[in-house]
Amino acid sequence: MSAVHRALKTHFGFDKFRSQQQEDAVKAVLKGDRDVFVLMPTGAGKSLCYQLPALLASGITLVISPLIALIQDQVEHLKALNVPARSINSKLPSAERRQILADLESESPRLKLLYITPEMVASPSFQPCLSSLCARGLLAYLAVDEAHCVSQWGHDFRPDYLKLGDLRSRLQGVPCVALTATAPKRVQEDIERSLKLRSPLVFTTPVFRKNLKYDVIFRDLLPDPYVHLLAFAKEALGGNTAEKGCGIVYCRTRESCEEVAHKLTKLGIPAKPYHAGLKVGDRTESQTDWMADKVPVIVATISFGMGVDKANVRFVVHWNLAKSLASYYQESGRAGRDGLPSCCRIYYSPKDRDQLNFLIRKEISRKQEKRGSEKEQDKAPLMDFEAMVAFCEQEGCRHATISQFFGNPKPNCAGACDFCCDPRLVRAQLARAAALSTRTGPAQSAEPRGPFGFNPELYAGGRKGYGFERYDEEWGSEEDDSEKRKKEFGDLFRKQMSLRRMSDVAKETFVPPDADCMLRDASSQRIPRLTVKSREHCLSLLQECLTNHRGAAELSHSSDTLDQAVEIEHEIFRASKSANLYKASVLKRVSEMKKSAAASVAEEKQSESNEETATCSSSCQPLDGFTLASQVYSLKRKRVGAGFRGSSSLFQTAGDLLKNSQKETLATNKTPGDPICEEEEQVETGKTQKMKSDSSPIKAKTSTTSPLSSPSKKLTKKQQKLAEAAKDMRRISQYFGKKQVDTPQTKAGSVISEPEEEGSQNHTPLPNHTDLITKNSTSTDEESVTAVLLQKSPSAEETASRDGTPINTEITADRAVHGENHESDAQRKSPKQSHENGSPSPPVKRSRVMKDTKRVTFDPVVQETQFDTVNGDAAEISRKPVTLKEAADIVVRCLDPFYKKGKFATKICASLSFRR
Ligand SMILES: Nc1ncnc2c1ncn2[C@@H]1O[C@H](COP(=O)(O)OP(=O)(O)OP(=O)(O)O)[C@@H](O)[C@H]1O
Repeated sequence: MSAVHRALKTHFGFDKFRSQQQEDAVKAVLKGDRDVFVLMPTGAGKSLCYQLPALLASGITLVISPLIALIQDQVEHLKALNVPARSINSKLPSAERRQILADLESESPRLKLLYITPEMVASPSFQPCLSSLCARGLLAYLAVDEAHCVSQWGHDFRPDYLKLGDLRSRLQGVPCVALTATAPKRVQEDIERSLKLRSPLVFTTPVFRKNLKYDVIFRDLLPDPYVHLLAFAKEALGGNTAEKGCGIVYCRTRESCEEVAHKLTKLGIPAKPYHAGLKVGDRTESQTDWMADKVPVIVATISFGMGVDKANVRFVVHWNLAKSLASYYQESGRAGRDGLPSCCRIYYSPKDRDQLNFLIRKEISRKQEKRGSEKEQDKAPLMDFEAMVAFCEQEGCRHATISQFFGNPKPNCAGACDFCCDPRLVRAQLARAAALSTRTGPAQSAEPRGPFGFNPELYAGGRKGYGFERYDEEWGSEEDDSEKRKKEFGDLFRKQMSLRRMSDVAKETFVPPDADCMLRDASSQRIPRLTVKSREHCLSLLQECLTNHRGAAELSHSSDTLDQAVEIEHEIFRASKSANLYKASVLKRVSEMKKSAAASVAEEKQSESNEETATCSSSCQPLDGFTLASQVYSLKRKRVGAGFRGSSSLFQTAGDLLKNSQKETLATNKTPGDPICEEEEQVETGKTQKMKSDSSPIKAKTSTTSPLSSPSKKLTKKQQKLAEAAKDMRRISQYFGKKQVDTPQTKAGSVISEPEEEGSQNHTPLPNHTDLITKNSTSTDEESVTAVLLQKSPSAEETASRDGTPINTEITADRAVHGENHESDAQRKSPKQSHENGSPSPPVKRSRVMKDTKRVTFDPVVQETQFDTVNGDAAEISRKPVTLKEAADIVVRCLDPFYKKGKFATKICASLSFRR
């Protein structure tokens, strides 16, 4: 046995080389007189081609790899084999880093393989170490993994890989090993040139893998694609046989990952999603379960799979098209690494093709904009994509297409693709697809079509989340903004059209700011293609965020928020280099502000709950089993969180906002005969002295004249918008008011009983299962502001959501008027019960009395544990339930200008309860 074979066995446990190419490559690297280029398919054992020589040579092998995750994977694998391998990367704890550097600086380092990213190897901090290793002749080899990243013609070009050319120049005399699985001829030449490989020895195995069966299914022709996928997955996994296998389904978006995983699981094959939108724990769990064969199918974005080396992958499905044939070959190549028959299928859809085409063009356009010029290489992604499309739409051997793409001779497919299996079926499918596109074509052909039948209409107002992962990341936290996207698309489309006509991209002329433009440096054209309009839009976003948290009632302070927004916007403007970075920073800031506001509210709830409990016990009469709302929540304004640089402004709650709008209602809408006003007046007259004395300084402040009612002040657009929102708030309160008036059950002194409250007596509200809801009385500033603490039954809720059954929700609008305080002995009755039985409910533990209160409960599992009294003499009235949908409709309709789309409704339905 040769030394090489012995080392192979000792260090890696392999009896023989995987292939002749692998053995030859290892021996050539060991010889060390030439650079080596290893071009082998995924899973062919390329890593061994430098790892084994590294162990046999004296000195250290520097391995360049593009991803830290990939590096960690490799290092862990080698550590497990007792191979002295380490990595220096930004995630490394400093102690470990020092240890590694100390070893590298020692006379004879123990380390044999040092993995490093191209960024790190070029970083100034690493240079002394590198120079020292070079000077002492301690570098055995330079290995460049995933070498195709160096080529701008490649599908995964990484600019930092270009720096490796300089590195190579510095490492004169150190043999270089470049490795890749996916390099068409052009890319190979690029790699050789960029890495300055000197007439390298090239070791290549044909890309053809006879154990992989390729086929393409036109998704749009299927009656139910999910059922089709299920049948395919079942068959590929071995039907009902006990043989264990697993599969990967690649999707482009997070949404599709979730959906496909859900459908498959529902239909009978457990599947887990994997994408960047998942919490790290969930993502890891998905991967671990799949790796451990606990879950047979993983439905993932393309971020999954790099470095995943699982032998028994029986199928790889592309639910969405890959962006290039090279990517597709690499991704599909994760199947059948054990050499057993495995399937690679694409569920092809022309619509999907058009979308991807659009995104690729958009990406190219973005790059060109950033660079300010066009390059020949810009065409590469489109050409690669074109090859991918041709692969799907062709009448021919799929393996032959792949081999040709990589410059290999045509292989003997022997029925390992759908076309070679049965060309008639493929032709029939193509004919049906063509017929379908002719039928649907005219409806979509209003706009000019590109080379791939690209129809821009499909993307007008395109949904967020379409595209590569990064599109998802960039805009994931923002609301849909179809108008903005339409405009964006329009711009892009025009540019694309002019590009195709080989004309220059029209330069956007700068539109100067209006005289009353609030922006600082408004006339600056420092950032190309950042318009004043865009900046103003961003300014309004920031101001909206600030104002939303402060509340509409603080319109008198809207100039503060505007000033603050102007400052923040300007700071971002100054720090940004491009329009996209600017926009991303604004969105990031907005999201930070939202997060910090939410965090501070939660914190304050907790601290104020404690604080109020302590102080209120002396001044308030304890309720039997309930805590006064004021004990759990106060309407002290919230301090702005960390997201607001240099700001100590106070926020206002939704309750404040509602209160102000309601006050305005009274001021402007109170007309004789108006049932709502009459009711409110009735309530007002019943107010006690206690309520008056309850008026806090905050309330006094919130009752100050709103600028909305000040005609002297010219309203800004923002103020007008807020005014509208306040009116809409009023409409909501009117709606509920009307409901109350309409309901025949409205009786003074009615008592509400809720059976589940019996248990709630012992419930201590937990922060994570409680929702604090602020509420404003409907009339004057002397009304007390109350809050309801709702405690949800987590199990019931979770069960409901797990089952996919909607939580049975209802709204009960309760209003207590002129009742007496029977805290200890009054009874409560469920509105439903009362309604159905028409008879008094059985005795209950306690009752509560309220004055002028309306309670909206959306969730029957929510247990109301704490109430306040507005007046000592009040009793409750049961109300006719309002459906959740009804309430949500009103909320959405009325608050749309203020809150975006369904989010408000969701939030409000999940956690809010208004009382008045
Ligand atoms: N001589 C060998 N005998 C048996 N197994 C081997 C041999 N060489 C490598 N392998 C195994 O083959 C698998 C794939 O190896 P490796 O990860 O190096 O492939 P690769 O070509 O680098 O793939 P990728 O392109 O995905 O990085 C690994 O599990 C490795 O342990």
